[in-house]
Amino acid sequence: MNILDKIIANKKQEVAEKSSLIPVKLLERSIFFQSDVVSMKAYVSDPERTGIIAEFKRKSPSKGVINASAKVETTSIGYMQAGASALSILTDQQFFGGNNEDLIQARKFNFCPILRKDFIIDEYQIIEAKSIGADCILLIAAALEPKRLEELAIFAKSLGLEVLMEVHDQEELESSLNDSLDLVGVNNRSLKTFDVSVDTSFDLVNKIPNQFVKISESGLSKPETLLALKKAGYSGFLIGESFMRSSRPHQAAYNFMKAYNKALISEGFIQEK
Ligand SMILES: O=P(O)(O)OC[C@@H](O)[C@@H](O)c1c[nH]c2ccccc12
Repeated sequence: MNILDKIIANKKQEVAEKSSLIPVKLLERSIFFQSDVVSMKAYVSDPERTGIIAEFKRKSPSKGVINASAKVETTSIGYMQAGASALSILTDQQFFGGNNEDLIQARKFNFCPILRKDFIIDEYQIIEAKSIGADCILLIAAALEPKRLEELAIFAKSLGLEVLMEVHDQEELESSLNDSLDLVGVNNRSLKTFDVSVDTSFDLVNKIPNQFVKISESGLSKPETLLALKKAGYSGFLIGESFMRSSRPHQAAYNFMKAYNKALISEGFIQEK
């Protein structure tokens, strides 16, 4: 079993337990069920913004503990003040050390699009995402049959949520694209082997139809790389570890975005204010 298989096996069990404990009717009573979704698609593709989706991630199967002490309130507020376009909050507990409460906290303190970063395999988790205040869900092509992925995307859209589909190779991309997606992300990291190469993003960019907002994910640590990816056609950049590794992730994000903005100005993408 590769790590993705293990995560999915655990997720199936988790969903079965949770859904018998907390019924959908209860989730639907959450105040967040009534609130409007903040569009990730709009924020990330806005040329006046950085396109950076800053992630809150305590640990991961590939890196172990990244940051055990960062607080979601300070980090998420700091990320947005630093100039992030959106937030990504890991809610998987077992493998990534996150939880739903993190997302609820981030929602309380920020008006911005929030991605629920988890391994979604069931409608229940999508209702749960809405109930904790998420705006966008992740669907991972490597973890779902194309038909099932489309069903889940349609269901998410019926709740007003946006959908980011993540792929790692051309085959996943071609077999899983469907009209209910809003954003397509290329994960530079294989969830099966943990190998990371930003070439994955460069190789796939032109194969993603332009109707989708294009995101490059993982292993991004240099403003120059973002600039090159932007020139290649990406609007969004998902960054976790290079911020979270710091004892003050929001400060790391601030320094990074300052350097990135400088690069954008010198390349004529944006005007100096
Ligand atoms: O920490 P990084 O290398 O900057 O990566 C962030 C994000 O892309 C990564 O956490 C991620 C991408 N796809 C995922 C799917 C599940 C869990 C995590 C992820």
